[in-house]
Amino acid sequence: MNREEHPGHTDGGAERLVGATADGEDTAVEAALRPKDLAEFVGQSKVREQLDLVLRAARARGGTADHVLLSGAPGLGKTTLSMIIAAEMGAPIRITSGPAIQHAGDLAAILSSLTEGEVLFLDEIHRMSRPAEEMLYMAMEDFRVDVIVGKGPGATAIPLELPPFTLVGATTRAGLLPPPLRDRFGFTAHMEFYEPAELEQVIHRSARLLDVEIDAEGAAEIAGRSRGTPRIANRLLRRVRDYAQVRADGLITREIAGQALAVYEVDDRGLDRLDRGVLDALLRLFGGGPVGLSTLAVAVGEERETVEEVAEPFLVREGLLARTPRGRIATPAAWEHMGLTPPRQPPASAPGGPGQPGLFGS
Ligand SMILES: Nc1ncnc2c1ncn2[C@@H]1O[C@H](COP(=O)(O)OP(=O)(O)OP(=O)(O)O)[C@@H](O)[C@H]1O
Repeated sequence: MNREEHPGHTDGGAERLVGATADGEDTAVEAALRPKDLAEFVGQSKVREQLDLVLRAARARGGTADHVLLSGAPGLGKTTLSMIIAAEMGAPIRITSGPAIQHAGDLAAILSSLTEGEVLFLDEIHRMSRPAEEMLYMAMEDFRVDVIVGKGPGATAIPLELPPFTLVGATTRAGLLPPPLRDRFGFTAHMEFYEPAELEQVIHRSARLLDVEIDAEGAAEIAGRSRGTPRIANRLLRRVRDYAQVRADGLITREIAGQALAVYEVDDRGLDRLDRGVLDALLRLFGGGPVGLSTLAVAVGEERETVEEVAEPFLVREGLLARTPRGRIATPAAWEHMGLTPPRQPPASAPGGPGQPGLFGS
């Protein structure tokens, strides 16, 4: 198995404790923490059941499994599931990513070296180049590619037969895929964010594998701050373990987890310094909005893109911030979470009544 390097997503994962994309330490530790079969894979019960049927049927036919598309946010287990698919089929796996395939020739080289039944995992499949994508259509459907030899009018297409293989494509949003590509997958699985109880199971399992002592309340405390994402749960567990070793006797309890994550500035809902900075500016400086994205970004001292792509998606998902045509607004839950009192709305007839930014609301 080999994995080619590719640029990450844009959620600031590498620099943030609560970012969902993998950093260097994650990559090193994750191999040891990955569930090896479907039974070990926590949560996603619908996806697991459906995939189990697809794989059992393929095994019973003695054939290769249909192509599988996995869609979902980073860190929810797409790579892990692709490895499980290969393991359940008793097949080897090759791992690459859309951005690593810039030319159709790159893809032809990979496809022509696949062995029968091999699983090809293509992460970030929506970021593949157009010519490569078109080559993939034929490879998926007919297990054949046309290799173009020569240039201009003298160019000839030489057909190359491929052994049957299973493509597992992963994307953060299935909607980004062109329909002809999407339609060539026999099975599409939508991965959801995990419930806190499921993340507790992930944490207990990882703690066992890492030889870390944790009680039920300690696991619940970390799970509640993990933003529905196993990768973040595993990362927070490692940081809390450090704290428990250095400042306590090694056992992770609710109290120790809370103290450790306070040091790392991850609050009880999983918001970090950046998220809280955005909410704080929106509430204190702009009375809860509406305020334009650029103004908000300047107030926080961050780039527009950082606020929009790194902080906002989770704040919106949590129902703390809303994007409206008039600008960003804080919800009542945001005031409550930040421990602040919203300004009282002036009566509708008064100047600066409802509809006006609440900056000077009394
Ligand atoms: N259902 C699960 N049960 C237990 N652990 C899980 C589960 N899903 C993911 N993990 C753990 O979370 C980590 C990240 O998972 P994985 O690399 O598969 O995510 P991903 O969706 O492929 O992320 P990316 O899109 O960034 O590649 C791994 O260490 C894996 O062990």
